[in-house]
Amino acid sequence: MWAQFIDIIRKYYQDDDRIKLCNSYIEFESGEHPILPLDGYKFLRFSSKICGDGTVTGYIRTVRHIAQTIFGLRVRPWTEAADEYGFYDWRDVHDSRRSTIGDTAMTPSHFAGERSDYPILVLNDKLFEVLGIVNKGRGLVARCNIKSGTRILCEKPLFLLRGTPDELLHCDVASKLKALSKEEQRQFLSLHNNFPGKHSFAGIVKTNGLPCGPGASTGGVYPEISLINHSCIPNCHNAWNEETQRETIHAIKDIVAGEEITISYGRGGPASERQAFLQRNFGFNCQCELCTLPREELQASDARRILIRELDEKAGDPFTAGGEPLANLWSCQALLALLIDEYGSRDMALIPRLYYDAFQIVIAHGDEARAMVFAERAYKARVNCEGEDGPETKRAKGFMQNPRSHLSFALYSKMWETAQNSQPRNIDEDQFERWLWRRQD
Ligand SMILES: C[S@@+](CC[C@H](N)C(=O)[O-])C[C@H]1O[C@@H](n2cnc3c(N)ncnc32)[C@H](O)[C@@H]1O
Repeated sequence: MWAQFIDIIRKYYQDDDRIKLCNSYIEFESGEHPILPLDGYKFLRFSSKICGDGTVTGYIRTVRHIAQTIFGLRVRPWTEAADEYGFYDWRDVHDSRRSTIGDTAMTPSHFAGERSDYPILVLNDKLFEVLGIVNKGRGLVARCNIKSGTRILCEKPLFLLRGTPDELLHCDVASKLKALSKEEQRQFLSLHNNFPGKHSFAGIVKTNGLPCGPGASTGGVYPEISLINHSCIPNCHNAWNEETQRETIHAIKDIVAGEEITISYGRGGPASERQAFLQRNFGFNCQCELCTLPREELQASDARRILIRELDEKAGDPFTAGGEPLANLWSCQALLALLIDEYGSRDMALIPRLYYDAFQIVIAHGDEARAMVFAERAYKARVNCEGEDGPETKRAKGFMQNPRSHLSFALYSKMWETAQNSQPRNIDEDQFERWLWRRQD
């Protein structure tokens, strides 16, 4: 792998005359002249202070990027300015460097024209790579820091299917496979199967299929999205876009390079319920960071999740929404606080739903001013989870611009009637929140 790495570096920089090939190393004539030994066992770090014309930063970034493509998580980037330090002691680094250096530089022309047995990797612009993950098989891992709200993937399914008994499903897949290209067939057949047996195609679909939206009876199987592992506290959200007939994956929190990309295969609630669901439907024991927490921490999370479910039901309770809408509204507010406790800064899909619930409660009593604010918050949270082109995002945007267009406008009463743009101005955040949630306390 080291030889392959060196080979790519040489080809990549073959026209750059600041990169010198020496007998036993490659020298970057920038900053503190970092080197890459031709023998991997001598390598301990590739680093420099930022000095001179500053170009060394770009070299370090590119070399790191190429190295991550080959060595994945074994590459450990660090920045001393951020109080992070290299893995090896300076003394070891100097010793290794002394044993490497000591020969004469060759001209850059040595870079060109040499043949290599190693294929050049395509350095594409994907934000992730596929790597082996402890206890989970393969998975996607971020190649760089990814900001919350970034669209990581937007993929067409290999095919769509309805849930049917295994035998029928197997035959259905067999006929759909015939219509696919050789490459697509290979992609499908290389997917993991947790249900080996007579109906192996059905097993692959059951292991990898994602429903086309919550509760949908149709599901899709994907070349890359189907490689994303599950977490009960995921860093990404998956959504089916009915208009584009594609599944999207968005980061719902800032993700750091090297972190695994995860989605939820679709179940909240306490650990025992989630695990039973994943075992029954996907055939595996969840090993995510939440399910593997120590017992006490898991119990605390379970308690929060039970409460989340109760509050979610109360927020949308149609029996109180007419006569006691404050109860629904306050459940939404309590739910928001609890979601932040449980999920931290993640923009879970529950958040736009919660704001949409709050929107529906106030608009059903004619309160357009608050409805606009809730619709705007629902819209922003949807953009983060599903993108501007998501059908739900567009719907929320429409309500934000014209809350009256909602079917339940003044459905129950006009007791909270306000004009669209009558939100209070010149008050602090706290006061605004109290106004928004109708808190007098
Ligand atoms: C859709 S596939 C994901 C890609 C798969 N890891 C692979 O190697 O192709 C789902 C399978 O990955 C594994 N997996 C996903 N999430 C997991 C988790 N949280 N804990 C343990 N295994 C998991 C299980 O074997 C599961 O059936």
